[in-house]
Amino acid sequence: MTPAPDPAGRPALGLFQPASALYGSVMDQIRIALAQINPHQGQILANADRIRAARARAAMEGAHLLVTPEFSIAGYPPEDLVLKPAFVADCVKAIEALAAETADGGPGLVVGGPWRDGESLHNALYVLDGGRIIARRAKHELPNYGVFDDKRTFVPGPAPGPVAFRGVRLGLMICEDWWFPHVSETLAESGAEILIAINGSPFEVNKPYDRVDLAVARVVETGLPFVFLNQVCGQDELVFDGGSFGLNADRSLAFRLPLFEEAVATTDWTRRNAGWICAPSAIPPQMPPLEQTWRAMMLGLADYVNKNRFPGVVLGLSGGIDSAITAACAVDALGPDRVRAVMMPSPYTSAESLEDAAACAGLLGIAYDSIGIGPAMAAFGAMLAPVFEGRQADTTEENIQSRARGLTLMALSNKFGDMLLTTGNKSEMSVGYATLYGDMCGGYSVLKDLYKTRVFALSRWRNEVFPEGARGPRGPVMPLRVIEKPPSAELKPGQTDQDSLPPYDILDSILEGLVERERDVDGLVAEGHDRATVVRVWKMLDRAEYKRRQAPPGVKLGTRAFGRDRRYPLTNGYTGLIA
Ligand SMILES: Nc1ncnc2c1ncn2[C@@H]1O[C@H](COP(=O)(O)OP(=O)(O)OC[C@H]2O[C@@H]([n+]3cccc(C(=O)O)c3)[C@H](O)[C@@H]2O)[C@@H](O)[C@H]1O
Ligand SMILES: Nc1ncnc2c1ncn2[C@@H]1O[C@H](COP(=O)(O)OP(=O)(O)OP(=O)(O)O)[C@@H](O)[C@H]1O
Ligand SMILES: NC(=O)CC[C@H](N)C(=O)O
Repeated sequence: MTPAPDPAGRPALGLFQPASALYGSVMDQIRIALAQINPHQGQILANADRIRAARARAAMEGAHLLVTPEFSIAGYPPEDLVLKPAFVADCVKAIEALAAETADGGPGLVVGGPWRDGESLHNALYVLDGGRIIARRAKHELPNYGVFDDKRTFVPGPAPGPVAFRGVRLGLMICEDWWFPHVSETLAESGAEILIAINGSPFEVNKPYDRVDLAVARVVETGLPFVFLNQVCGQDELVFDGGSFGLNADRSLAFRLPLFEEAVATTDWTRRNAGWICAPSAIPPQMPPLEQTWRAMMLGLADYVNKNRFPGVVLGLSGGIDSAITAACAVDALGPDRVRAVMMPSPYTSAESLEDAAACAGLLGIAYDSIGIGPAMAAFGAMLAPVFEGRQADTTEENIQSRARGLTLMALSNKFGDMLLTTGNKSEMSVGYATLYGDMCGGYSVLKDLYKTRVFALSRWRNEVFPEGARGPRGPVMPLRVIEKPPSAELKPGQTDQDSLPPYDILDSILEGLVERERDVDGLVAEGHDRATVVRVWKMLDRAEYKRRQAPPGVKLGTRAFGRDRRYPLTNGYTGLIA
């Protein structure tokens, strides 16, 4: 069969011909396609179809091999799904079907999935070629920290040896395997010629570029070129950013795939005396941290809403910055037609808030309703008056306002099917500055891992920058006043956040020390913080664990997100004050 024309204008490398017919027993050129795809967790057949489509494209481009990410048949992390034998069997069946299809003489395949070997269940990769499974390799290093629980469900495999694929010895690894030197070194010592790591590596700000630095270390240690392939998707609280790349043995970056977008790319490799060299391609510029953050929030929300089949989202739009930036992110992720905002004024809502909320909705082009909560406040006041007789008004009455709003929004969600977005940011969720079953109502949060000082910075940024792939307005998304006015919950007259909390720059700096860096009181005092403020914030942080445990999931953006990343006891007597 004649090789298909190459859209990129490169010479055809002999599609559908056995490598030996072209190159004798050893190939001196190989075209490797990389599928940076978005699997849908658990949709095994649909994921197999995604892999099929990528392979068809790779075949068109004359590739010999198509590589797909870690656990690509199901999506990573599969969590306890793999404890169900039927799930494992279905994954293996789908991989066997893909293997049979490689009898067509087209590209071979590397697919990630489970492998039951006797009593042991592995997180594995399968190499498929010529109509069969030609090799399997089990993940050797199982991550068991932060958001990772691989050891809970998988058994580690032995350090892998290279796989001979059409005469090329590939050093195939699975994610955590390449984060330490020894697996790459073992592969190099046993004759691997190109290192290829398939990944489910979740996003943190700047991690796309930190990975390249780490990969350089593997290249220096082994003297081999290195390929990193990642999935690109939102999976509950995690976002996988893609950002696949290749390094030549001289440490130069040969190619880099886009961040936060699917891509199938072909890479051309030539064997020289000194080893394999990948033909370089144009490298996209580095994405600034605020844009990385925004794109991660967009992808996390879009995949959560779309994969869970919601028609759209609804949220309370107060005229404050948290709901404004949440609405803007939802519009960028889903488009204005799928976002619905509701202003729910009380007697304490200012004229500015009414104006600002309406202005935000106008800038974003979203449906906007106003539903006053005065009648609900009056009704609850009357209902509770007999039992509350003789008691002063306090946060109880404030929380009723918040809960009246939560109840109203949940009614809209129930009636129209849209998922409720909750708007709490990381500073508020750290110190419990939110109402259970009130403003904490909701199915998902885009600000959950974003400190308030970052909320301000991101809002200014989005007012000036139109991010790639956004479905929202090219211009500003909120009036400047929303960013500049003092934050207020408006649950009583004249209230501002700073009545109850330290200024946000101080609060965030202390929280960053306590949460992201696990510093203690003395450590933060040594860094220049006021002791009494640190102790107060520590207490608020500890006390609010029960609220966070009941909070909706949200996008992990930084090094230590509340949820599966940071797990503290609810019942906790440790105060950090033991001298
Ligand atoms: N350890 C524990 N384990 C399980 N549950 C625990 C608990 N400790 C208290 N609780 C429960 O939690 C209740 C207290 O929590 P909760 O009812 O939320 O009420 P609470 O935390 O007392 O008040 C809400 C706070 O959020 C602030 N805020 C800020 C910004 C916006 C909004 C808003 O709503 O829009 C609110 C508001 O100003 C107020 O300070 C207790 O009455 C008790 O039922
Ligand atoms: N008047 C209101 N109308 C609609 N929703 C409201 C109203 N007041 C509060 N909410 C909802 O409750 C959430 C919590 O209020 P909160 O005051 O913490 O946030 P914000 O008003 O968006 O921002 P800021 O913290 O800057 O005031 C809001 O984001 C919004 O979703
Ligand atoms: N899936 C994995 O093994 C991921 C672990 C790896 N250290 C990462 O964060 O990318």
